[in-house]
Amino acid sequence: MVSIPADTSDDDRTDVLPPGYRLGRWEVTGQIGSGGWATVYAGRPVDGTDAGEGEEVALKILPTAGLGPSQARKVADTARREVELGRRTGHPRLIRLLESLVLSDPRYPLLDGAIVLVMERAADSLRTLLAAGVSEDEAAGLFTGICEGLAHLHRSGWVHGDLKPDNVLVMADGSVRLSDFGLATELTGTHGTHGYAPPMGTLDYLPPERWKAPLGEHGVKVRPSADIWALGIMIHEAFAHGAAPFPGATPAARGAAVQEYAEGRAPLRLSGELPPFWRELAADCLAPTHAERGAHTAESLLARINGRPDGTASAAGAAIRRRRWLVRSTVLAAAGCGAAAAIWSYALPGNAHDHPAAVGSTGSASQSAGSIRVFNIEQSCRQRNDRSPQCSLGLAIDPLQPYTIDNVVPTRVWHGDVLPVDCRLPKGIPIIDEAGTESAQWFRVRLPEGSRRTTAWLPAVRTQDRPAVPECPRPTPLR
Ligand SMILES: Nc1ncnc2c1ncn2[C@@H]1O[C@H](COP(=O)(O)OP(=O)(O)OP(=O)(O)O)[C@@H](O)[C@H]1O
Repeated sequence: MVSIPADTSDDDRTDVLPPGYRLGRWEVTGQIGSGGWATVYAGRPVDGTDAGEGEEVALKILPTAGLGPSQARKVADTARREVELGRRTGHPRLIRLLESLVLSDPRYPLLDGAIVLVMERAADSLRTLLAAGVSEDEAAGLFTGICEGLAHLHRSGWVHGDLKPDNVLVMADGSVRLSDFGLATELTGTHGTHGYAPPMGTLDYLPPERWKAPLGEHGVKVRPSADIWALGIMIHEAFAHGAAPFPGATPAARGAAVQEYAEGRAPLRLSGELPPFWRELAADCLAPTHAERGAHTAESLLARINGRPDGTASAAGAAIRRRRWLVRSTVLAAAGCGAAAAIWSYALPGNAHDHPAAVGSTGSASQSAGSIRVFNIEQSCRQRNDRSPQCSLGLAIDPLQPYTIDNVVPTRVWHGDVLPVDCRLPKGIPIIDEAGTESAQWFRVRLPEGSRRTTAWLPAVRTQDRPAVPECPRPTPLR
């Protein structure tokens, strides 16, 4: 946010919470970072209650002490928006708000009365990832997640209003969560096309129309197309090593360049580093007027990312690289397929590892001839029970074809999953696991209801069970 909180530099009272500090049923474990209004701490439940998808939470502290009445009101409004949005629009691509509290502690006068938002904790922000550099496939996965979140927000009648890499969080499993809804605005116009937000935001991500928007009684007019503009800036940054698409040494200078462009006095000059597909996408997001940008919704952009030609090309490229590796090492990768397929599911629409159609131990074994338990030779994976994508294993579509990323179903399996088995194929493509165990046997397993296919194949090296099931008829080669 642009506004600056009250200056407390000549005040030696501490506003830092130490590890172990208790906030309701949570305790602080360390500091994560701070923004213009808030400091975010890592935390965990004191009583061992499960916070949800993991023990760790983020505690966002929004102090109000020492602020003038209008700034204090802004902070309260910010928190109210975050809580309101969290309450009304839950989605796997939006950071989950677990609860909100008020910090009441006279020992910390600067924090007494602060609003505390307890959220699921992310591992990173897109800002950090961009600084380290992302591949095109990684970018595709990230922007798929961002568009999914935005599409949901816009469908639910909200504009994010402060979309930027700092507010795109990435979880330990690589999935994306939009966060920081302090400037989110509910659409209220006659047709739900716009809303009114406080005149704040991050300069580098503001669309041209916001620079001259009149400030009315309820704030400035914002539309979903403002988020699409910010998305265009982020796409550019992702491929241009963090560089903004508009020239200038300061955000204000870049803002002036944005306006020159919007008024037709300068062309859009995107970096040559953007691959053609992303260049076109960024240019559409950065259409100069909100009316032109309106043609590109989060949903339509998501459909384009999912259907992008390079998606197929890069998946094929990965498959080719994988095949080369297979040939070189002669290991017909059971675990390798697991790792490669995790990347594959990451880059695909629907993001299989976020909502894995896992078979699990609840998979229906009715009418199956037996069952097998999945065994992962990687010891570190056997010790985990968080169904991490890195530890997931792929089931083959065709046991007569190389066990590569283009030959596995979206359903993932993990060590310990129990799969219903129909039959055993004594001679499919031979697989050698990482310990050198080789087998050409495969098991035909049932997939959960709702999967696109009803069955898939697990190589026998991926289980230690040898159930007495009938022999499968030789499958008809698919390719
Ligand atoms: N749920 C979370 N999990 C992990 N890190 C988080 C979480 N929420 C925020 N952070 C990190 O904490 C830091 C500050 O958070 P945030 O940007 O939301 O504060 P802010 O004051 O609202 O910022 P801004 O100035 O952009 O409005 C950032 O580095 C952000 O990546």
